[in-house]
Amino acid sequence: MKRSEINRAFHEASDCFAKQGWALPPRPRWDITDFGLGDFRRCGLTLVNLATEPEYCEKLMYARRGQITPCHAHQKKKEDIICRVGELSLRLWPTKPASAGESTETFPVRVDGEVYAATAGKLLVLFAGSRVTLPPGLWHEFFPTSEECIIGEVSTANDDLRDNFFLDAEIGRFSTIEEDAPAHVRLVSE
Ligand SMILES: O=C(CO)[C@@H](O)[C@H](O)CO
Repeated sequence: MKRSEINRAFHEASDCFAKQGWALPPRPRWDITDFGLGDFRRCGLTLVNLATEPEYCEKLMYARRGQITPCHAHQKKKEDIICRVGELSLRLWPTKPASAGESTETFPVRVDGEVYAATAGKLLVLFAGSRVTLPPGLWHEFFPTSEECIIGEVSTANDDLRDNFFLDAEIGRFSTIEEDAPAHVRLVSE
């Protein structure tokens, strides 16, 4: 991923957080990734790690319309994905899907604490304030269906190096950075 693109993503997310009144802590821990696919607008995510404790983690994330966090699962982490601002769409699968498509299989999932029968691969839309609870092993992808979206994550321990399993074997969690401009921000991976 180009440094100039990381700079742009950092400014866009910062502007949106400021506009929406989401204050960041001093020295925010930024994590901006194109998942190694080189097409950040289509497949990418901007994250700030707010709390990274051995027992729990909290993140604030930002994405724009059309920008997907691709299908993946965690072996250890249980997480709530929360739509903070905008509209967030997710697709969920109870087991590793052959491809990220829809099927007729239904399975229970908790939305705002209530059990709901989700259909594998079918769009689940979260409006601002709502959350979905994803136990370990539940495959998921998500993307804004509003122009931009602020997304929260509250979870058990987070280990981005060892606990992200992507459906697409080409995907890497952290991007290699092409230095085409001076850095406006340093990332957790640097
Ligand atoms: O778990 C999530 C989203 O489900 C993020 O915290 C990861 O960093 C994405 O790889």
